[in-house]
Amino acid sequence: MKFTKMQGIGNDYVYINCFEETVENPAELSKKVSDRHFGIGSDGLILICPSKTADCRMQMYNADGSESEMCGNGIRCVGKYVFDHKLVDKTEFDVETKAGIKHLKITEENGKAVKITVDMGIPELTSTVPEPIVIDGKEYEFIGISVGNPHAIYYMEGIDDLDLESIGPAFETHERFPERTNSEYIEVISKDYIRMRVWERGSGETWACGTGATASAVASALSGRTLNTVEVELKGGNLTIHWDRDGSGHVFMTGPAIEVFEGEFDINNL
Ligand SMILES: N[C@@H](CCC[C@H](N)C(=O)O)C(=O)O
Repeated sequence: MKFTKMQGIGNDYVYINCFEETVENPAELSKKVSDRHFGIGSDGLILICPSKTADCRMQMYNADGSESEMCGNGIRCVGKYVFDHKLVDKTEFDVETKAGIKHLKITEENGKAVKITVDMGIPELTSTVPEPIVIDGKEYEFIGISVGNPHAIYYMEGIDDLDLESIGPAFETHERFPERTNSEYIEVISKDYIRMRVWERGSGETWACGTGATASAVASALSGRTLNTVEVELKGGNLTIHWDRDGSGHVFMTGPAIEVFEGEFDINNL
């Protein structure tokens, strides 16, 4: 089976062009290709498929095989893939996801997409602002935001010192979140700049999370910590998030997408 490895600020996935390939069991395949020792190595698997209602459709699976509604870094890479590989012939188009249809705008250089802006839609507040929670016997406060997939945002100093491998699973699987959750740990630097680490549902710590950055920007503006446009610094790079709060209510995420390499694997040998 042919695949393409792509990354959006270090959040890396294996992409399969399902205009040409057929994947029988994507959940199982995601676990296999994601393995960084026995597979290709990635944070999960994304299928790029034909759509009846948009220009293409994406299906995204975490490294543990669970399916998510949306992936911010993934959808920018899907945008780059369909543009660069000429599956679309325009710089603005729609991608169908489990969280609805998202509109993408490509900034191109020499026929290749270098930057992509995604209309992430209208965010939904899923907690009080803030909501107290006790995790592993320690008191925290979070703001819950859904951008199609669930996020819990925590503000604190010293995010670089967090031992996410140890504490992340308890945040992800707390009974308050029956569907599990993605968790973002935020340091506010200024009114227009925040730093973030993320523990992703189904994949653990990743170098970046586009939906997480979007949800964190919304939570930060909502709680008066920042303005409606912020730069979010993640482990693998920066994203710009603009919330058109007083207009359409939609949030826009802008950032890069990179094709790393293409290859082929024998599905029976994974
Ligand atoms: N890395 C992604 C989010 C992937 C899905 C997430 N782990 C979930 O289960 O909701 C992003 O860039 O948004």
